[in-house]
Amino acid sequence: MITFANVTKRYPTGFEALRDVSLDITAGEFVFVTGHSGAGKTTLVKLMAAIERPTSGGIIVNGQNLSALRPSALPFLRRNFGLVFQDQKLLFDRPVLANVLLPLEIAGTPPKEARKRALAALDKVGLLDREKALPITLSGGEQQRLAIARAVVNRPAILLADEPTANLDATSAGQILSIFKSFNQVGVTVILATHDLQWVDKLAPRVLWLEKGKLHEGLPEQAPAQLAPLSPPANLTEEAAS
Ligand SMILES: Nc1ncnc2c1ncn2[C@@H]1O[C@H](COP(=O)(O)OP(=O)(O)OP(=O)(O)O)[C@@H](O)[C@H]1O
Repeated sequence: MITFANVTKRYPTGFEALRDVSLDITAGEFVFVTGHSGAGKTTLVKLMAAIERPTSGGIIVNGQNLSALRPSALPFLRRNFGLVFQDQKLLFDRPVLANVLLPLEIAGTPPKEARKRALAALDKVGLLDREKALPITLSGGEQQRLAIARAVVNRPAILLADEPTANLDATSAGQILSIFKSFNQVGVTVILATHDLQWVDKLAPRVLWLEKGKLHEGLPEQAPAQLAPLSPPANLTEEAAS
């Protein structure tokens, strides 16, 4: 579903954020991309959605070769993805439901069908009873769940998230990860860039470890403890692990 062949990303500053990265992610996988700050996690996920372009190497997403992709084909590529990125702000002056309706309006979905799908997406993230609320009145975890509802409403094949549990307490982070897991269970490929390793042993995802722009399969033996504790509190694991 996503293939990187010897991908290097050098920013205009000359800094090489990724070096000779090769990987294959198949449909239906649940993948954590992790590593220390500055290791290249955000760069990797941005390359997947063609938000950044590689300096060299090849990237194929769902059969589309990104190096040969014309700008006019970008919207078609992006339809594969539900993006939960920190810089993708919610519309704070519009109610919850309107936030989720927006991608459907852009896609030209008929209003009746759009409303049905938006409400179904809100239901999946546990926000159905907040459809009329303004996002400002939601907690951080609820806002993140709203961002996920907006990301999935167009039924993407791939859910790509950058630090989706940043700034959340363990309970909210657990809810967010349960939601990602439930989408994965119905076949959505989930790729999460995160510092938060505490769920790795419970969710048993595939782990891609970045170290100074080099990609490794699986966690190294020592480094993870410096990022976060490996075991979540016992009372918070049930929902995410079930
Ligand atoms: N647009 C840019 N121009 C120049 N350098 C950049 C740019 N974006 C990222 N970098 C650099 O590339 C390196 C990797 O950045 P990236 O954001 O991918 O790392 P990260 O692992 O996501 O870090 P963090 O966990 O702190 O968000 C960093 O040293 C960063 O400063």
